[in-house]
Amino acid sequence: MLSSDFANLASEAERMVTFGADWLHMDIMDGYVPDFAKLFCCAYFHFVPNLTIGAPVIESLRKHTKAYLDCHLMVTNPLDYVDQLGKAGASGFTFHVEVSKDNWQELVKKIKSKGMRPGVALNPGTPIEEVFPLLEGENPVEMVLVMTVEPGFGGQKFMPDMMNKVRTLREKYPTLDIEVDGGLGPSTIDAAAAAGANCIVAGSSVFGAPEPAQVISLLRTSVNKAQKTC
Ligand SMILES: O=C(CO)[C@@H](O)[C@H](O)COP(=O)(O)O
Repeated sequence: MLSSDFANLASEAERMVTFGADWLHMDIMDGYVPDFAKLFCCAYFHFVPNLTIGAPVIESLRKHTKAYLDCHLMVTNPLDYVDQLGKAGASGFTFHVEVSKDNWQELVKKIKSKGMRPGVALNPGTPIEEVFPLLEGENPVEMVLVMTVEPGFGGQKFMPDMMNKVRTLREKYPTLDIEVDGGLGPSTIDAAAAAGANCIVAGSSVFGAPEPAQVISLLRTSVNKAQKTC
């Protein structure tokens, strides 16, 4: 929903569901401190160079839609947001492996205890092996989000090299939900679907289309076709 008109979020959400979206992907970003400020240690490092929405917006949107709210936490301390997003009615809570190596088990337990589905995301520069531990054991995450752009903004160019990560994941975990996010649209969906992605985040390619429903249908058809040939 990062590409939507935030001033009309409820109607934009309803429009996307009407056009055939299964989930609404909600990008929660914590802002960024310029390098010079960090040099003087006078500011706390955040995760991405953009500031978007938080729990109050999720709570308001939940009053207008029953859709699955797939929250992507691009924040330095995801644990700080579990309670408030659970109360707000978030459906999925996907945190970044880069900021949760030491406490992901606690995170997953707490996310589940609040009735949300835990997922883990990784940036383009993070090796896929870093998420393997989070897929093993008694309390694994239930989805992996492979970023196909640097997090922070919509409308960026798809990074095809990230498909190697998707292929590796699909071979190792045949039934896992694998989400791809960034630059997905009619010209890039076939590569993602063929690699094994089955959850597709698409912002600008849908919101910017004259016929968003057609784009959503095309994305779904590509994934369904790829799954049949797997
Ligand atoms: O998390 C992010 C960006 O940080 C993504 O969800 C983008 O918002 C996807 O937008 P498009 O690339 O599809 O326009």
